[in-house]
Amino acid sequence: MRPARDFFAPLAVGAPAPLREIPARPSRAIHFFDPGNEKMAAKVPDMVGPGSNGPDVLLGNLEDAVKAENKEKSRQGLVDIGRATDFGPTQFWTRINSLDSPWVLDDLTTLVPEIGDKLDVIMVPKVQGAEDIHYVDRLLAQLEAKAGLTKPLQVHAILETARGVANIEEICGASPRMQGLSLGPADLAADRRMKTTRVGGGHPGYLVRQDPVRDDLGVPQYDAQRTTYQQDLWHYTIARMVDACAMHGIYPYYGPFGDIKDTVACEDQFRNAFLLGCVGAWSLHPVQIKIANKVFSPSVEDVAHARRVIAAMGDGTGAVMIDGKMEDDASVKQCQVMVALAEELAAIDPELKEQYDRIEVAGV
Ligand SMILES: CC(=O)SCCNC(=O)CCNC(=O)[C@H](O)C(C)(C)COP(=O)(O)OP(=O)(O)OC[C@H]1O[C@@H](n2cnc3c(N)ncnc32)[C@H](O)[C@@H]1OP(=O)(O)O
Ligand SMILES: CC(=O)C(=O)O
Ligand SMILES: [Mg+2]
Repeated sequence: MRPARDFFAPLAVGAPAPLREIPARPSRAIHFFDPGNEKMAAKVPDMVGPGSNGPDVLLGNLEDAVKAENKEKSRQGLVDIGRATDFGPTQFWTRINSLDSPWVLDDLTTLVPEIGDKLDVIMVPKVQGAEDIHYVDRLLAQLEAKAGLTKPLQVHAILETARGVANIEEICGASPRMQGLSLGPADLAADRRMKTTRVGGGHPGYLVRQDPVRDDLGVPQYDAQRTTYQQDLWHYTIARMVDACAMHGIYPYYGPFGDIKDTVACEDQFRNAFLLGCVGAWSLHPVQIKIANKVFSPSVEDVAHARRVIAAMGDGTGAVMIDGKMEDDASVKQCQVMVALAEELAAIDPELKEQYDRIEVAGV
């Protein structure tokens, strides 16, 4: 067992000191692209920079969705993009191949020396337990030391096996590099033997049905029309992710929503995740970037309300009535969460800043 005092010690001589706290950087959309796909790669330079049109995170994907015969091309494409691009405020992440694959070692031993100074976060798929994070942690430290990096790479785990879900707390606490978790609904569904073939999102068969109406004699009318309510297949897993991440000071994300054309349901699914505590979601196609940017930014109305409550609550203790509702020490903390996020986003998104600033001017 690693004693507490060693938790923040570098795992290789000359490796950068681990972060004491994971910075809260905006990451509403983690945009996936295949660096070996020329058409996608060509779009990357235009997606970089401040503003609400691009993603907060650009992620060069090397794992699933990249054909086996293209793994090396994609890895080299990522190196080329990393070297050639000034990412400004946009974060640059990669998803490496899974730890049981023949490609992952080359992924890490290539990427860290070549573009380790540009990468912010390494996403590790199919993480099963703390042992997977420990392996990556030590290897990264060795590679960082060898490459002379001064900033530690962060690690993000995808939750996509039943074992990973069962070990969620130990995964989050396995290393000071742990930045966050994403839901991996496709692999997780397969691993759990769930009977859905969708990549994320709801399912019309997963529902509850209104009780049958009864006739005058109290006999249930099973065949009469009854309303059904579709439920969220992923609620349990997302809720577990949010608690585990909050407990460890790291960040939970909704993963992919595979029905690219159904932008309405995508927005709903992302919003559920936002309301439950997630900070962002993946975008698989450019059309989903805008959805994530919208959903994971607090609304102007919510920010206006939160600022009013904070102003009315003074030192943050006691109880006040605002618009017929009770506000107190606890609700002011909810409002502080909202305002802190708005400020973080305003710092990198001029369009949002303008909208949030307008509230002050109007004195709302
Ligand atoms: C379960 C998981 O692991 S999810 C994560 C792994 N999956 C992925 O990363 C998938 C990433 N996305 C994709 O591969 C693609 O978006 C697909 C296959 C879903 C759809 O691609 P297409 O059929 O080309 O979509 P479409 O025709 O609408 O694309 C329009 C344009 O956007 C480009 N584009 C599509 N997706 C992306 C993307 N993720 N990033 C940048 N550009 C993209 C296309 O190349 C195309 O460019 P063009 O106008 O120059 O021809
Ligand atoms: C996100 C991912 O990798 C999955 O759903 O399997
Ligand atoms: Mg997967």
